[in-house]
Amino acid sequence: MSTPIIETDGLTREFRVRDALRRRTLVAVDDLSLRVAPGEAVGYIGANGAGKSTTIKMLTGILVPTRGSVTTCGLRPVQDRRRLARQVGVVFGQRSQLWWDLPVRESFRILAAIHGLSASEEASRTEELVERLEMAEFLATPVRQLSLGQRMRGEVAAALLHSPRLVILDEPTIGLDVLSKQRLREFLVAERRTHGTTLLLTTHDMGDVERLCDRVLVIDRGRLAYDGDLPGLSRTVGAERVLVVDLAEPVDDLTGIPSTRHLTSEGHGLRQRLAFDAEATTAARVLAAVSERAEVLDLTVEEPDIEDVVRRIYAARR
Ligand SMILES: Nc1ncnc2c1ncn2[C@@H]1O[C@H](COP(=O)(O)OP(=O)(O)OP(=O)(O)O)[C@@H](O)[C@H]1O
Repeated sequence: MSTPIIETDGLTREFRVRDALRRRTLVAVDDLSLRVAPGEAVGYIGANGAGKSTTIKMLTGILVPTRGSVTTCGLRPVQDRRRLARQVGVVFGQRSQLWWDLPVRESFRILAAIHGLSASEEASRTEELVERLEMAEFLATPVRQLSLGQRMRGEVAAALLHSPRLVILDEPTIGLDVLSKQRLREFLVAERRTHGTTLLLTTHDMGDVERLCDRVLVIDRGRLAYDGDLPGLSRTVGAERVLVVDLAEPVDDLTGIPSTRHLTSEGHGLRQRLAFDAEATTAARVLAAVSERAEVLDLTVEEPDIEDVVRRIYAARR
């Protein structure tokens, strides 16, 4: 792997909390060791309270680790926070970095000045972002009057104005409608393609992970529970894919096909669903076996529900 853009070793953060009458130590991030290479797009997922935000805060120098080490863009986040800010863009879905009473365009000007962009850099980057995020129609609108979808586009543009190498997004699509989500995802894909930007995002929306990430980290009670790609995540819990076939004539339940499990039949067997283990067979083989018993008019393959997969990973660790 080339020099990592994020590298943690035994990274740990504890909090002293008070429960009823007792004080105790809560380990929010527990001995986290990971590396992210430049250009990767990583989904960081886990239940509420699993430790995602705490990790991000340590990566960006907002929180001091209790133990372990962290380097982001080759820098020590706490000590080098200012230098790091030039290379990282952070989007917290719930918090704004835009100036509430100013038009969006003014926020961009101020941020460009803070980052020391030249006039031409500012102009070309703003133009690129305004076009790609379709912000022209609300550039002159004060931030407080924007819709959530518009504001999120503004937030993302603000965080990316200085062309950071690493973009960290905390729940970037939370609360957005389907179209706004899609636009934002398309933008992030394009940004990564054109500028080689590294993405790290926390999300509860598996659509974000499916469309944006080539690697998934699952965190459970502060510990890394999975590190790999999305299909691999499904395989770890033996998640099955499902072949749905529409048949020309009603037939009996298609049982007994190797490595499959008959799930449902509708319309007297005109539509049947068969779960199959993707490790043991392929959709094509299952289809061939079905075709020997009935004429297939149409088919679809249902992928495993990722949220269900994550729940099963959690359950297996309890
Ligand atoms: N400042 C703090 N003081 C005490 N406990 C904290 C503090 N910040 C976080 N925690 C606790 O640390 C744990 C991890 O919290 P964190 O915010 O990192 O989770 P998360 O995965 O980001 O959750 P969510 O998906 O809800 O944002 C939780 O139990 C939380 O209550």
